[in-house]
Amino acid sequence: MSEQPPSSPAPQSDGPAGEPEGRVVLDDRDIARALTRISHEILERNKGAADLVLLGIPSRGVPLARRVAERIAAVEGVEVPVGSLDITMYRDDLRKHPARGPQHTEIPAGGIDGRTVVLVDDVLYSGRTVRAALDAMNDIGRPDVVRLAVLVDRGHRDLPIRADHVGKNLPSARTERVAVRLAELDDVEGVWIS
Ligand SMILES: O=P(O)(O)OC[C@H]1O[C@H](OP(=O)(O)OP(=O)(O)O)[C@H](O)[C@@H]1O
Ligand SMILES: O=c1cc[nH]c(=O)[nH]1
Repeated sequence: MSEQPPSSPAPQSDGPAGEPEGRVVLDDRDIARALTRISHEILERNKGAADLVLLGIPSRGVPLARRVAERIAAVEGVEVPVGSLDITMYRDDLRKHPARGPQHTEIPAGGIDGRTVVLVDDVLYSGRTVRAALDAMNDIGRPDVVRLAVLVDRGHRDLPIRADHVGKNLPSARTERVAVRLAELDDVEGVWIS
């Protein structure tokens, strides 16, 4: 029998979220260190910041992408374009996913054609969000290279998708919930598992 798809989290409101239940796996300083490392990894892999574009997947991938861009600017002195990519209508599990209005897609002025696009998200789980992001990008342009950076990889992939840059590999049970909170959007900052 085939495995069940991951269970859907409860519908989310768009307002700031408070502290989740469970055990803290990353605090604000851990997140800062992980993003600093990821930023250096991206620069090493790309041999600098040339042609880079960071696209955050809403909601929390967007502030994470901005934080990476800030770090790259500090290290390299280059302003990397940052955008956001709404994947809502490209999901293949829309019926199971909590109803949520479309989010914001904002492609930087230079576009993504011929660029190295780094998709940024908070959690990588089944891989269906990233698959949807690849489809969404296909309607926008044709990057030379697409890479993936995530704050947390919790495993349990349904699809052959992997991250190039990972803040923390977090072994988890399918029944567990990983919750990310970021100061830009929420009342607290950290990663919790429950
Ligand atoms: O690999 P997957 O199984 O697709 O899961 C990962 C996605 O799930 C979460 O998004 P969610 O839809 O919960 O919304 P959020 O971005 O507002 O947290 C998370 O932010 C990732 O985008
Ligand atoms: O536990 C999970 C699963 C998917 N997305 C999350 O943010 N957390």
